[in-house]
Amino acid sequence: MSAPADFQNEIYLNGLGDALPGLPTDLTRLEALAEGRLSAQAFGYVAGAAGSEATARANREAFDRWRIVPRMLRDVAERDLSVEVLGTPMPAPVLLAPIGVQSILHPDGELATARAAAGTGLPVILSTASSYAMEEVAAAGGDGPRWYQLYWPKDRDLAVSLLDRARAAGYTALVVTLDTFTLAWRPRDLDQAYLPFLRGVGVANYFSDPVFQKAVGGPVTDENRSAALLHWVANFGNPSLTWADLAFLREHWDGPIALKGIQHPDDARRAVDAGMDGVIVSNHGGRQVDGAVASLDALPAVADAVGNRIAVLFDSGVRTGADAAKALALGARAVLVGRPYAYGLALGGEAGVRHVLRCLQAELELTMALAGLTRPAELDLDCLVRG
Ligand SMILES: Cc1cc2nc3c(=O)[nH]c(=O)nc-3n(C[C@H](O)[C@H](O)[C@H](O)COP(=O)(O)O)c2cc1C
Ligand SMILES: O=C(O)C(=O)c1ccccc1
Repeated sequence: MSAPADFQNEIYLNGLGDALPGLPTDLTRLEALAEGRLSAQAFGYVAGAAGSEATARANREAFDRWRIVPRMLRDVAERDLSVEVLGTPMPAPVLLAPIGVQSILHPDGELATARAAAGTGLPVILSTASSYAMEEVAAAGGDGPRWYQLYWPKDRDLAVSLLDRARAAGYTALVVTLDTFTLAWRPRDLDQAYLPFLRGVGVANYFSDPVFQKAVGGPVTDENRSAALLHWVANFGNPSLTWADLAFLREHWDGPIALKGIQHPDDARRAVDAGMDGVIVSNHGGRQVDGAVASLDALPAVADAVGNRIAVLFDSGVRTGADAAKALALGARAVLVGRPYAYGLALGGEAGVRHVLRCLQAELELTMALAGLTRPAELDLDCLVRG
């Protein structure tokens, strides 16, 4: 694949081509387009957030309160956006956030996403709630880097089985999502009485799991399907977990572990103390606690608390290259992008996801170069002012 900034020349010279009719390069426009493609229920599930959606809006507004201050005459001819995070080298500090139930967006779901990500070399973080089993997604992604996101179920044997399978399938780092042991009050889904899982979407990793199957009396068939779904609901998350339980994960996962959903600096310190390798500053795209702090506003204090001891990643609200640059300047080692690639998937399958990733990477590289920066490590608070 050509270097990201060459993507710009390619578009000027050849246009986006027939493969992607009408897909805009301003990624903030994808949501409105995806609305026209998806059922009202699927669109509401993806675009929606908790409560009045104030936190989802705050996530975006927080980016507007920071402005980049470009610097001139700094020889930016040679640019290198590559970084290594949790042992994974990547061509740019961008990962695909775990998004469950992707077959509600496109029939190829996570398989298309994994293929698109592998083509760019950006790591994909596969959700426990994926529509295809983790082994199938790994096969689709081939040599592409992949991490596994755990929804930590009540049944400990099931948790261990999921981790063992992820390791065997080549997922190298573990992301443990802490902010979603249960789904929040989400009016769009409540008003439409819509949960994909209750239609059997997003349960592939569970239904294919030997420990899960044993618990429901054998492979899932038409006969035990309702019982299996109820078992899934009862087991999905565990609200009684505490910091002490992290020792269990350390015992059963020998690679790097990052905790996703961290917003308070004291929690970040506890992650360091618990021997974790990273934290992901995230409020789940505003989908969990309505009224919660904008994720970008939580980032500086967490970065400060952690220093260089473990990796700090960021998500919730990244839509453009400039957004990514701001999060990196505020202390993130890399950013996760969520809804934009989900909309790319809805609008164009694998090609749609590839489009989103290439646009984001190219825009980040151009933004940095034009601001006088050649490497992600050069982004710091000196690059920003309050706007
Ligand atoms: C439809 C949807 C499904 C999601 N599923 C998961 C999931 O299975 N696991 C997880 O850790 N986060 C999940 N998330 C949260 C994302 O990983 C990420 O934190 C969030 O989307 C980032 O915000 P953004 O969409 O504004 O980029 C989901 C988000 C969306 C929109
Ligand atoms: O909808 C979500 O935000 C989410 O994280 C999730 C939780 C369970 C299954 C699929 C997605």
